[in-house]
Amino acid sequence: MESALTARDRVGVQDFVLLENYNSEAAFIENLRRRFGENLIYTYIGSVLVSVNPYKELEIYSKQQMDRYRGVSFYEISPHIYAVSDNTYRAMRTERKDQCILISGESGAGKTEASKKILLYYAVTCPTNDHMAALGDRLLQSNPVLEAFGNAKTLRNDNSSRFGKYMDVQFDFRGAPVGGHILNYLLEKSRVVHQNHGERNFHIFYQLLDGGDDNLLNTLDLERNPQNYHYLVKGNCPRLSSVSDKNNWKVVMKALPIIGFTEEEVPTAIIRCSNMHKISQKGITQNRCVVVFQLLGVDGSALREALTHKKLTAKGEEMISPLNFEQAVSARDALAKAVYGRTFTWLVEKINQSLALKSSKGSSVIGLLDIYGFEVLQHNSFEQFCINYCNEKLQQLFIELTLRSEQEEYETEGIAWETVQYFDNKIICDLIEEKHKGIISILDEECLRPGETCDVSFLEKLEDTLGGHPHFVTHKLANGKTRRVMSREEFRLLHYAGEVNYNVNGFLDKNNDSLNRNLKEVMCQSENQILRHCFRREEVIDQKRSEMAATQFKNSLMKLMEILMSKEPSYVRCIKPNDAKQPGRFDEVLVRHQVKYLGLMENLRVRRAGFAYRRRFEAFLQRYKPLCPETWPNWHGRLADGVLTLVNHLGYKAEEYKLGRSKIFIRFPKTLFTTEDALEAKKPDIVFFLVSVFFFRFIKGFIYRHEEYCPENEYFLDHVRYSFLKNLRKNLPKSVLDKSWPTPPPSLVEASEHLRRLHMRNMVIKYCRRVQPEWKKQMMQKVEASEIFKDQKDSYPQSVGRLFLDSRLEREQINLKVVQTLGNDKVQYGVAVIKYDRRGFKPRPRQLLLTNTFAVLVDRTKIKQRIDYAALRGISVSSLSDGMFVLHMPSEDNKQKGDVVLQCTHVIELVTKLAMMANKVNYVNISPGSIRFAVARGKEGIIDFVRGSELKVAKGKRGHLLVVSQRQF
Ligand SMILES: Nc1ncnc2c1ncn2[C@@H]1O[C@H](COP(=O)(O)OP(=O)(O)OP(=O)(O)O)[C@@H](O)[C@H]1O
Repeated sequence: MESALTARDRVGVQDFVLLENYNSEAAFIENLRRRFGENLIYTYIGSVLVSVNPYKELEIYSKQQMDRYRGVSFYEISPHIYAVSDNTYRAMRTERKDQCILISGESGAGKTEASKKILLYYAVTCPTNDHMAALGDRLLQSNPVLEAFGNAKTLRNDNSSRFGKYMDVQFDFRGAPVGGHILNYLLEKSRVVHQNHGERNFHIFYQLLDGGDDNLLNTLDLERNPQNYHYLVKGNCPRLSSVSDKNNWKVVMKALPIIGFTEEEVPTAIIRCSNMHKISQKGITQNRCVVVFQLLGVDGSALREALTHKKLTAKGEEMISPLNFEQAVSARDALAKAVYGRTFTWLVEKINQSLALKSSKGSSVIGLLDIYGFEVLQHNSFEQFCINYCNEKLQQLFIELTLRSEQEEYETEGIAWETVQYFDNKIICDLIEEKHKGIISILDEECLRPGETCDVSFLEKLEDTLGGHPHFVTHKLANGKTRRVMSREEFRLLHYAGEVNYNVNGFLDKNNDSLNRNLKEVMCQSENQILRHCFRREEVIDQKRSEMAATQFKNSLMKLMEILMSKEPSYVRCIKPNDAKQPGRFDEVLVRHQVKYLGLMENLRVRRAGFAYRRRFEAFLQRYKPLCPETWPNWHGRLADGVLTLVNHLGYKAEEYKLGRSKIFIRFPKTLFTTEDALEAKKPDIVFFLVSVFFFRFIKGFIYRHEEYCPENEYFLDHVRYSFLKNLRKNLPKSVLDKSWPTPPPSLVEASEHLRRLHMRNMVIKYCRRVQPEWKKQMMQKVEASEIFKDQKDSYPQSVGRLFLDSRLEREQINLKVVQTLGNDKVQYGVAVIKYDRRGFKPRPRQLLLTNTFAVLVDRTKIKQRIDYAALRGISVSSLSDGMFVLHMPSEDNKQKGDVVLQCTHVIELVTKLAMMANKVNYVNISPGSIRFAVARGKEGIIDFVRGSELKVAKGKRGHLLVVSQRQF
């Protein structure tokens, strides 16, 4: 950040705390505008990140950018969403404390994009292994699925999230993401049956019609044209130029299996959507409703009955009364909303199962809250009331936590706390949520009260109970001026962020959010598993009324506040620069609105209540030491003394700063800017000084380069070391077989060798971890083969590159029939047994059967000889390239027919395996000229080995067996 202090006139300040006039909204907006004009969309208020939607792709999210922000202190580099991501991650790792990032802003301000960027940052930069890579994939893939089912085109945003989302990402002790969990809030279900002009239903409906293939649509009895389904065209806007439903359908279909949906669930999920079309199609009396019944898995006549009749219980007796047309339509809509809403919750549960962490031992968490910002529309209803209540709660949390962290910092630094004046919005939260007296309680009461109730009676109740509250006004209670701008059906709340009028029309219905009991009964008998999961029997049996929508929301917010309070928060405040979704346009009126509703001026005031700027002593001294002869070029005393000397020299007045235990606190930005300007003016001198010092020291160091490390060469050697390490970092070998290594300078030979070994060991460890058991066995055998045969037997080099595989033996053995695997470790090898008798030597096809503890020679299914490994005296082979080998049998055993002489094409492989099984690796004898072996009954035979042009086994001189071995090149 310091580097940009100098460019502040052009690009504004990177941190609003450095605004001289921090109470001025105009100065605040001018700073945002100036930065936006330079494509600098991020600015801090202390540790809060303010982000302005650029509505165009900026080149600031690449992998290189991620690397720039990794491990770098928050203030050293320009503000960025990656800086917040990284800072949060490092705080979680070093302080071992759970973190959360709260992203807020109005619709279209860029909250979802910001949360995606944070997730991507973690997926790319955190350590992973294969399992974790899969998890990272699932975290990212859950997005398009949730967006398809939970997002829609609105007037303000073509891809607007119509639900609030809190996502926990869990990390293991190494800092790798290992699990996730999503909580969803207040899905805008009413969109399923109604959309305002220019808006659409949830994306998934259009994606299905546009992207689903003909077969699928036929099976679901759907037509491709959305115009045929009146739920989809209420907003008169089924197609979007900015969005390809077809492509997005493909993306969703690809993502569903990744996040753990089985083949059967995918179509079922789709069917859920088509229900809506079907129910909507041409009312509820058509024959084609049969399809709906099939899709819902319910009995057709029961559903028809439930959609057109109402079941009432009066004085313990059940009565059925028919519904009129409007009531039936409203029952149909309620069913559509309930099916969609509950299936959405099921979908989130399903995603959670796929992201679930197997064991939470040692895990830390970063939570991401992507939730609707303060909403003020032309007509504000129940939804805006809930959303704005949520923002009041978040503001309360923000003030509490920001003040707490400020106070903690002052305490740690030993600086007296100065009381901060701020607006405490508890009074508004109480107005909404207080038991019995709050708006939500009154609304619930009005919904449950016997007798005639309606939205207007609710408004009257509010007036009776809350009249006179400083933050509550209605038409009746207002003074003349306010009365003129309020309708009789509205109440006004004076929120922390401004005034909002809410129209009470629909409040009771929306809070009731009820489905006729007989519809619930039909649904919980559905044959469809997912719907049975969504509509529980207990709901019908249990006479107790479930909580009303606003109370449910209030309770879920309470839980959310608890979750957030237990974590260390960071904030991202998103701003929308214009309503036309256009790049480069900065509409000041619109931005001012949001600055107000986001409470940014209040943020700034709290942050600036004490000191505008604080820095650790070493950072401050390092930057400004050239400005004081006593601290330049180096200060050798205590850091605090150095800073004091420096600020005294600069003439800071006592009220301008305070020294804490490790930081200097500067009260006014002006003080800092004057210091910064002085540094700027001094730069030419500093550069000249540094260049001459550098040059002098470099030359001197070069002359002394062969000496021990000493003051004369320390700079030069450090430079050489740094250059070598930098070069090494770029050229490190990437695989265990890569033996390259940059040549070190003479002073680093030893260190370089240590590093090389360490690096190799690391690569080997990683390599070994990845090795599959089969491959490991293979390598162990190869290592043994090398121990026994390397430089001892001519044919060894040829065997090195060949795998020791039974199947290969089978294929390549020419004159011998092989191989039958008899279980895990029993293998038959075909061998030629060289029989020694009076008429000479004759090869005969036999088989050698290896088991765990013994080998047997089998000749035409008869066991000819059993060779116990324990008793085996040793194995002999020649040093040439023939395939002959001798198994030496115990001499004292009279039953034995002498040693066994065998020949095999793959002698190295066979002898290695045999020696390993028999645990006789050290008993393999390699003879250069001849091998003696015992023949039955005390006689001895000799095999002579010679090199020749053709492989031959023949009778030699003096009754010896002569083996002519081919030369190997
Ligand atoms: N950092 C960014 N870079 C480029 N474009 C962006 C960025 N942030 C947002 N946008 C654009 O703005 C659009 C709206 O952003 P986004 O969907 O994140 O808003 P939101 O605040 O989540 O809105 P809602 O509350 O309606 O869901 C995006 O679809 C994208 O086109």
